[in-house]
Amino acid sequence: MKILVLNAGSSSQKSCLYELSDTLPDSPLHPLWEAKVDWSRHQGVAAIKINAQDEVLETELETDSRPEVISYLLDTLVSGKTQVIDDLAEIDIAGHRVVHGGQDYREATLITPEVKDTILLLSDFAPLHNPANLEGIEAIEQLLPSLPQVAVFDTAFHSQIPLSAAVYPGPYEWFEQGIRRYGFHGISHQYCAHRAATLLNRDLQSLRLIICHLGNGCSLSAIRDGVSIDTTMGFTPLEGLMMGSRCGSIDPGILIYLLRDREVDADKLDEILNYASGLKGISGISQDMREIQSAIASGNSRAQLAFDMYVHSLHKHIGAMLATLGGLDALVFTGGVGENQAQLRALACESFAFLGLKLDIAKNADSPGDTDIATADSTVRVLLINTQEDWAIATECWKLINT
Ligand SMILES: Nc1ncnc2c1ncn2[C@@H]1O[C@H](COP(=O)(O)OP(=O)(O)O)[C@@H](O)[C@H]1O
Ligand SMILES: CC(=O)OP(=O)(O)O
Ligand SMILES: [Mg+2]
Repeated sequence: MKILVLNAGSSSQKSCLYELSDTLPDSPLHPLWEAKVDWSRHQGVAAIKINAQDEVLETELETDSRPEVISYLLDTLVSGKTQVIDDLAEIDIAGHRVVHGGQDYREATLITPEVKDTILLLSDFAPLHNPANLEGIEAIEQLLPSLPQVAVFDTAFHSQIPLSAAVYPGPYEWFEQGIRRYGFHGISHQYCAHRAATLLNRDLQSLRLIICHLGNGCSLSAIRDGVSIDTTMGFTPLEGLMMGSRCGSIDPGILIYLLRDREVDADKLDEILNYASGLKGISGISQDMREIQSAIASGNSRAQLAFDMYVHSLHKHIGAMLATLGGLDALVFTGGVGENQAQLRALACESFAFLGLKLDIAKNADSPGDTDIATADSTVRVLLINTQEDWAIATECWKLINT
């Protein structure tokens, strides 16, 4: 069966077409076609890169419109040098990453008008993501009206977090009203947990893992017995680590002060905390770690401060996950920053040398991915894993149809 996957991130749109047979392989398959769209570099410009049939197509479209870009992407499936199918009708199913599934959706679900209503309703809690996810679903609905579509939720993997970690210490009514920790990046955390067990040749049930998903959005998860028992993101993808343009955890007293004394209303607050904070807010340059790095290289002190704060935030939260787990078999780095920033991985690990965790400097500097980058005598393994959210979504679609 042919499965089209759409994975809308806060500043990107990743898409893949997979062909799966009757049995699900243990390791990820290579997609027939893969597209990456990046809006983070230039306002209003979609930088597109498509890989298919050993061909690479790179182009830019001057648009902010996700439906327009998706329509373009579908054209490249059936025409030009990246063509891999003759007709879009050959696609059997489309799978979408949906960031917030709330209390209702704890596993992959066939999309119905009711599911769409819930995704829309939950947009208030994931304003950077759920609207983008819904746009993707509706764009496919317009272009391929009879295609079954599946939502795979980022919140699902965290649904077993114990109440002691999931309930906020406000009034109990909050919890009754659904204000609780949901956690996000679950598709990636779950994929990485399984991949870590495979790479270590260990049973996932016997492992204690901390997974550092560091992309534009950043979150950590603590995994024990294959289950997420704690994570840094919470009710929304705003809590926890300092991120590209999001602040992560800050004193809630700051919010009260801004609302009461600085005439900042809720919409403005939303904009500040989600879009104008984190690396971008502190550096004043960019949310993109690559641009922070080049600004540091040219002596920019605010970029340096932003980077140092990012490292501090990582140390602090890894420490919290470590305490929750009460021990650690492997620390996993993934996501655009986690996979590509060797210096950051080295700095993150430095604080945990007291555990006997030792990074192999050469492997850390030059590993293609899915590698153990700790020294042979390290007491904790350190893994670099190329997260494959798209593959994980495709396998969820496959399971929904075949089991
Ligand atoms: N070669 C690189 N070096 C450093 N950072 C990188 C590199 N490639 C990507 N990144 C970082 O990864 C981020 C995007 O991560 P990604 O996981 O793709 O994000 P998202 O899924 O949230 O859109 C970029 O903003 C950039 O900061
Ligand atoms: C949930 C989240 O923050 O996702 P992303 O990192 O793709 O923005
Ligand atoms: Mg992502």
